Amino acid sequence: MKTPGYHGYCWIKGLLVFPREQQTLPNHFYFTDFERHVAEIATFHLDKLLGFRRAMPVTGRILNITSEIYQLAEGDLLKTFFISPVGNQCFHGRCSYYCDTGHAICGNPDTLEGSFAAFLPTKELASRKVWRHPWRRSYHKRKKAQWENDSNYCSLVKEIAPYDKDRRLLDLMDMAILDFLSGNMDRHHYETFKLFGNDTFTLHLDHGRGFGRPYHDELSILTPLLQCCMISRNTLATLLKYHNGPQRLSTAMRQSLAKDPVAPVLWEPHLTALDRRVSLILQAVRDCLNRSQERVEENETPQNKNHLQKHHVS
Ligand SMILES: Nc1ncnc2c1ncn2[C@@H]1O[C@H](COP(=O)(O)OP(=O)(O)OP(=O)(O)O)[C@@H](O)[C@H]1O
Ligand SMILES: [Mn+2]
Repeated sequence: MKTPGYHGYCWIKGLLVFPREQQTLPNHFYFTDFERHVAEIATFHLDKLLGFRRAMPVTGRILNITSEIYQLAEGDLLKTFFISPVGNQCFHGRCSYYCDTGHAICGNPDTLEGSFAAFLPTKELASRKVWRHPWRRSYHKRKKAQWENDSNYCSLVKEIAPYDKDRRLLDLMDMAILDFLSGNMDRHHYETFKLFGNDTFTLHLDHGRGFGRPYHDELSILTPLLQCCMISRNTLATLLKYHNGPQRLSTAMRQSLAKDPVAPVLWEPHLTALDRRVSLILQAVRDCLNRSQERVEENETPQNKNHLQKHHVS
């Protein structure tokens, strides 16, 4: 579902179409999954709690379709408005999936919950560069991407600019962690500001497809970390903090989301999933350390043996 682009001073991304308990439909692919406005809100909070602060602030609120969209809409968008048989105000916008009368967004009779992101600075002020994500999925129902068949894929990525130096690859590890925690499989591109050269951080945009399957942990989202065995020191410290307590990530999220106007933003099983997924990420880091330790031990000679220190992730 796509929503009308710019409106007033915020970016409308996602309107309530489904209840909080709606899960990704089993026969849907990641690229046909519906967008959930609560996922945009929750991922902003998650990004903040993980210390990244690379997502635009997003809030939920009740929207009036008549006064806040219809009366301001123009052209193609305006033509998609209609009144449903029971008298509700509906529209469907223009997009490639689900933008038809059968998938319209309807108010009750014309109010609806939505998510609203703060505007990014305009392109004139701060232009952005769009990058293809190296671990992009195939977006095809039968094809696989190269990274899915090649366990050595990370060593290829590491050779290519901008992943060959500085923090960019580490930023992608952070993005994989954010996406794994939220269950977002839809990370096809990412953006950076052009202003600061290759050192700029990666923006975390487009999270409408997260928080779809609370009872399933999609480990393939963690592939960048699993294949590169890299994680930033800060991110690891943050994950350990939530793992060891006293405050778990689910508690921090519950507290943070309680401040949103449409709280409770997430269905409780999604919060439980966060703690379980933190443990899974730490387990992946532990496996990486054990593997590198084994490699060191295979190569070690009696002389350098005493200098080796075993790393521990508690
Ligand atoms: N808060 C924002 N302010 C201004 N522009 C934004 C904002 N968030 C996203 N955009 C821009 O709008 C584009 C579309 O947004 P987004 O990716 O969230 O929507 P989408 O419908 O899921 O798009 P796609 O089909 O590319 O996945 C983004 O590429 C981004 O450049
Ligand atoms: Mn998208």
